[in-house]
Amino acid sequence: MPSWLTEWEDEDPIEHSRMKAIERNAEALGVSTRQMMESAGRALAEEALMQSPEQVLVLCGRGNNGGDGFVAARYLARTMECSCIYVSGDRKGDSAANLKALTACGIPLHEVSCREDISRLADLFSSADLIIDALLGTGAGGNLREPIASCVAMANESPAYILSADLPTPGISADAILAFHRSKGIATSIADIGIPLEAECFTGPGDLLSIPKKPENAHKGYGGKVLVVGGGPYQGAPYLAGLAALRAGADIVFVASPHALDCPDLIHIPLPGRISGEEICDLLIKYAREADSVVIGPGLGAGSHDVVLRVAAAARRAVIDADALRLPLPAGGETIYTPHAGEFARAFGRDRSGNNETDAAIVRDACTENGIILLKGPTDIITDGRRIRFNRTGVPAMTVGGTGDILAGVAAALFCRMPAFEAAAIAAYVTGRAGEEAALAIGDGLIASDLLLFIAQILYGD
Ligand SMILES: NC(=O)C1=CN([C@@H]2O[C@H](COP(=O)(O)OP(=O)(O)OC[C@H]3O[C@@H](n4cnc5c(N)ncnc54)[C@H](O)[C@@H]3O)[C@@H](O)[C@H]2O)[C@@H](O)CC1
Ligand SMILES: [K+]
Repeated sequence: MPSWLTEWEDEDPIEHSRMKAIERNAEALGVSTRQMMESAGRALAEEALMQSPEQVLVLCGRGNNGGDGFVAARYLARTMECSCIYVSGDRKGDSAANLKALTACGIPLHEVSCREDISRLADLFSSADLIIDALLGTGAGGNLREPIASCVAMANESPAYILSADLPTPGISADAILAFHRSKGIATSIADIGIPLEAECFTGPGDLLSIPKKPENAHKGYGGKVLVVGGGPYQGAPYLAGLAALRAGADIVFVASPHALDCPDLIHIPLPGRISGEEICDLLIKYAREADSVVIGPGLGAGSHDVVLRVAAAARRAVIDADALRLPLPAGGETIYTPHAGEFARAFGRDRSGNNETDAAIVRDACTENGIILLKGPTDIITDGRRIRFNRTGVPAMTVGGTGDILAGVAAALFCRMPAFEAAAIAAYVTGRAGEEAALAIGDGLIASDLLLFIAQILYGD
């Protein structure tokens, strides 16, 4: 396996939400949940066999953790006395399929729906010498409901060795915990369930799962207020960034630019021909303080850097793009820098080598304390100085002018509601995917504004 993939893995233990994202990314790479479940269940059976049990009881919940338990029971039943207690109710496809497969294997299966059902099965708990806890995994939440609460109590009273699948069901006294893929906080061992490292090193559709959903009672402004400062030599650039921010979920977008373009969705703050001078600076600082995030740079041209520095410093969250990427490096409270190779060399004094492994180290080392770098290229590199994510979405047709402005706008909108690293990684993924979809629909003649509708669809279409 290439070293640049292993070196940049997230740290253990892994958050449950990140694990779900990785599983979704693995699915998109062609490794189905069914395959992962089979590997997890088999690993669980092998771990159980290491205790040389004679009588195994497998406890299965309604989620995928229960599915892992059904698979383990299928393997164990071949060589020993094995029974299974499972919580009644609807189950997802893969878990349901594994329950069906187990039914056909003819091992004793006990469906339970209440505390009394569990009490009637007390003998199974007292006679087992090994219990597999596949009741709840990463989907556990809130107080334990019946019959799971009674299952946990009975398991704890039993003399059996308790092996928990992935992580212990809350309240259970596990003797061993076999985590799948990565530790979820506590694990005595970890099983490889075939998730490719690419599922975590590269962005994927799973990364979108962490975007906060708009609540039913969302008030105006929930999506965030974005200020874009730019224009001048390239008049359309800040408007593309502004429209992209709206399509990516921002509620209100101001564009401070010398040129008024006909764009009814955006609020234009008129500026005189050059973005310089005390008065302009004071005006922009006032808007920057009120915004949830500020994009500075699209279409700006050189010669405004004194204003850029002061406006960025007034922003809680800043996205520094294009002509704002020069020394001294502007910084907001938190900052996302979005350079391409040339801008990266200008603003960070380092050249991109063209090799992902080397570049990852170069970009990571260039990170400032509160800064995220999103280095754009055939493979984008996103880093906070510790974590690294690669993005390989996108098509050659995206070399057309304006796609970088769109990326900056998407990042700014997500940044209103998400941490910088995640916002930058998702922005790179979504903009590339939008380019892929636009190229499918239009071909090589696509223009940057063609990406806008696809951005909304990819982010919020389902
Ligand atoms: N691609 C995947 O998603 C994979 C998941 N795997 C396994 O699936 C697990 C996650 O699966 P799920 O997301 O289905 O979640 P779980 O299997 O942890 O459980 C979710 C179910 O438990 C119920 N539940 C949650 N909290 C409860 C409580 N306090 N009292 C009673 N019932 C409660 C929910 O209503 C839901 O039906 C992982 O821990 C891992 O073991 C593995 O099979 C590998 C692949
Ligand atoms: K478990």
